[in-house]
Amino acid sequence: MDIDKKVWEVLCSQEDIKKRLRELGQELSKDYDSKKLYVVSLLKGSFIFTADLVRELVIPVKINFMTTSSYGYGMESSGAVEIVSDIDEDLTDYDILVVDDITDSGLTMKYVLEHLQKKNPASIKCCVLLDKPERRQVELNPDYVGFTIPDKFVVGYGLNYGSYYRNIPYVFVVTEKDR
Ligand SMILES: O=P(O)(O)OC[C@H]1O[C@H](OP(=O)(O)OP(=O)(O)O)[C@H](O)[C@@H]1O
Ligand code: HPA
Repeated sequence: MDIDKKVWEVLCSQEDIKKRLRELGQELSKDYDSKKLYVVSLLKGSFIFTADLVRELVIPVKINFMTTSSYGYGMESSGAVEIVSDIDEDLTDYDILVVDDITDSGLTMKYVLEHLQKKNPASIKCCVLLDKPERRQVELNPDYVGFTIPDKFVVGYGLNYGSYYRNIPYVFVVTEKDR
């Protein structure tokens, strides 16, 4: 990517994210109090969100990771969700919360929820930092949402563009520079 030809516009600042994660942490700690919370984080994109979110929880939690892939290199989903690595633990009777950085078409989350449902959890819900409802291709309403965002390709805070920029500590939109 030729970043010189792009404009970066901050969508969610570090302060916005910190504040919202504190609120989500409180809400989840209340909702999952006296339940068997088991967070399933979807790599690679959700590694930063998950790490920050679970540190806002004040209840016991197990944390595990699945790797899924659908976007490859570019800005468009291939439409085919692949589970690159699965959960190898018995999930029977756990209250699963699937955590991801973004729900765009909804294909990844729907696929993962259906997949994990077969493992007999007590309950299964999902939490995403960013929700882009305008892009939805399947019916899916995330149970916990950090920010609802417009139909723009976003990068940073775990989200990549051409495999780069996951380490940027805020979420930004990349657009073409006007000539
Ligand atoms: O709602 P969808 O249209 O399915 O898009 C959301 C998914 O796409 C991205 O993952 P990607 O497949 O690019 O892999 P990554 O986590 O390694 O970035 C993102 O992290 C979500 O998991
Ligand atoms: O807007 C996005 N940015 C980065 N990765 C993504 N995967 C789905 N949507 C996006």
